[in-house]
Amino acid sequence: MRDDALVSADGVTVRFGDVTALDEVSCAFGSHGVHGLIGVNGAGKTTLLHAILGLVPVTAGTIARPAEGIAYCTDTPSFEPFLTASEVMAQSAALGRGRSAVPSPREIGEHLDAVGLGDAANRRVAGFSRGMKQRLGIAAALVRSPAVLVLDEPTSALDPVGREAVVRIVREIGRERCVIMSSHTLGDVESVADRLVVLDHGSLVFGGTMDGFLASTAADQVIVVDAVTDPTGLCRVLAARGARPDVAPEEPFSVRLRERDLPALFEVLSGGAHGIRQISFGERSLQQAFVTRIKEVA
Ligand SMILES: Nc1ncnc2c1ncn2[C@@H]1O[C@H](COP(=O)(O)OP(=O)(O)OP(=O)(O)O)[C@@H](O)[C@H]1O
Repeated sequence: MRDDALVSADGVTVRFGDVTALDEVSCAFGSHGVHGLIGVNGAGKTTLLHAILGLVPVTAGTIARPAEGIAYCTDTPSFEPFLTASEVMAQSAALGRGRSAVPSPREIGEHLDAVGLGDAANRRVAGFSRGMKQRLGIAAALVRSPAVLVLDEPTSALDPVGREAVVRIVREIGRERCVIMSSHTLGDVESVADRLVVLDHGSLVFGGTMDGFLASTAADQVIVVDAVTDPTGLCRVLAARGARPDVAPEEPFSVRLRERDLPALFEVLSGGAHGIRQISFGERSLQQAFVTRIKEVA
């Protein structure tokens, strides 16, 4: 467990009837930085966020979190339709800070500007698109000046421009505060998070730095060899040298190898061309590392 943890889960299990949504999960979130929370559908991400927020009771284990100063934005925030965006912001601030610290119209305007809703400040929420509601949900969480900001898929309804803006805002907030952000958009997570929690079937697969996760799967960097004449024969000679190649059914002329198979590939290359036209090295991305790791634990 981290010494600077502001929020932590220690051996947390959450069951819903027969379903074990979280199984003895332990992880910690520091007082600043963006913490990405990733996993396939049903992995337990939302349940972990809800357990942290105290929205679901834990069956076993403990959660430690600050008594106040936590703001949450769901993936589909909803508001009273008759309120304007500015009124939603004032209401949220009053809930988070107390009525004595209601933000000025200027402060509200700055927060709305930051998420690209400056022009919609006086419009009623009833007419907002899903993406506009998502932006407003993030602004409404931010106006509370939380120490911990919990975001469930904050970019899921956003257009590319909106996504970039939200990623930039999240990165900025993470410099001074704790942000816990679940997302399926792994490119966004990779660009913004410095730490990562990976869940699968309710269990913790990884908890640590982004670099640590990428490095831990570095040996599985994919190498694609285009062998136009005889991919099956190439697989045979590679396998005879200890490699574990495979031919993807959807790409019948490509042989896939792992980084650990490079010596075998070099040996084969030095012995003749084998119809090899091109060798490409896959980028080491969070997407690739995640898929590899999830297949390993399956
Ligand atoms: N209130 C509930 N009652 C019963 N089962 C639940 C409840 N909430 C979650 N579950 C189950 O717990 C498991 C984890 O769900 P959870 O929503 O936490 O996953 P997730 O990683 O957020 O998924 P997704 O990416 O699809 O949003 C799933 O099997 C889900 O069906």
